[in-house]
Amino acid sequence: MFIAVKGLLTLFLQERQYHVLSTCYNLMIHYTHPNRILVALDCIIFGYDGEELKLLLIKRNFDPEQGKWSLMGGFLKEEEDLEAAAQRILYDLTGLTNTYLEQLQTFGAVNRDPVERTISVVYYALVNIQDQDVNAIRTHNAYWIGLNEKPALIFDHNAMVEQALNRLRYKAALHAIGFELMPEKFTIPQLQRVYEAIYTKQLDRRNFSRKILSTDLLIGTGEKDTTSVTKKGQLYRLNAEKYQQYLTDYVSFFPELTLA
Ligand SMILES: O=P(O)(O)OC[C@H]1O[C@@H](O)[C@H](O)[C@@H]1O
Repeated sequence: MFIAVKGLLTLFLQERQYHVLSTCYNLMIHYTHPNRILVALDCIIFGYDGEELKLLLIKRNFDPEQGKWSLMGGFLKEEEDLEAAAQRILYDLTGLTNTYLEQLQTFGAVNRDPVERTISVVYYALVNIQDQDVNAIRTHNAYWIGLNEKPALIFDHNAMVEQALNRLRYKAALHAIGFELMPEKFTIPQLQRVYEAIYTKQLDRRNFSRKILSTDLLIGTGEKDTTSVTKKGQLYRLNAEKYQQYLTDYVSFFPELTLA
């Protein structure tokens, strides 16, 4: 409403007259606070390649901190919502849309970025590595790196990754978000390996299978995994409707794993 009134008034009035009017009618047009504080976004992108849980990191070929490793980030544009900015950054780097993306935390320590006061709003994403745009990744000098081989990152990006991993472990135990890392068709042992990678612990095969099948989250495709050594694994796909329910309902997906 305010924007519409302001728009109409500025159409017909000179800036000076608008100021006089806005003062009379108490229409605020800007804040007088002088500080320049930038808002950036950083994205922690998790992917799973069938073996390991990985992070998409960039080897910086630009300043600041050229030559070092960092998360993918960027500055918030004036006409952009936070979520849209995070999606833009994720799309630029991976070519992916419609991925699991969740705001993690805001990092705002005064000296976190030595160049200028910058507040970073951090998101984490779970992607299926197979769907990525390899060219986009190459263009940005980005690499998938296993969590165990993670290099030191610039600024407070190491702490961001640490927080994201904690959140992922917490969330994956309560909701079925581990499926976000899977390809379209997968076997139960493949799914188990994702959970083992997230929690860095081995899970009992029978218990895992029983638990997963009892959720009704899997739909059998009638196909077998021809890439496995035994070629015996049943291929399943995710029951999307049930999955949505598991995302919104408060359920303990793997209650025992939160304690890990
Ligand atoms: O866009 P780059 O140069 O990576 O980073 C500049 C700032 O924006 C954020 O992403 C970083 O955390 C840093 O504060």
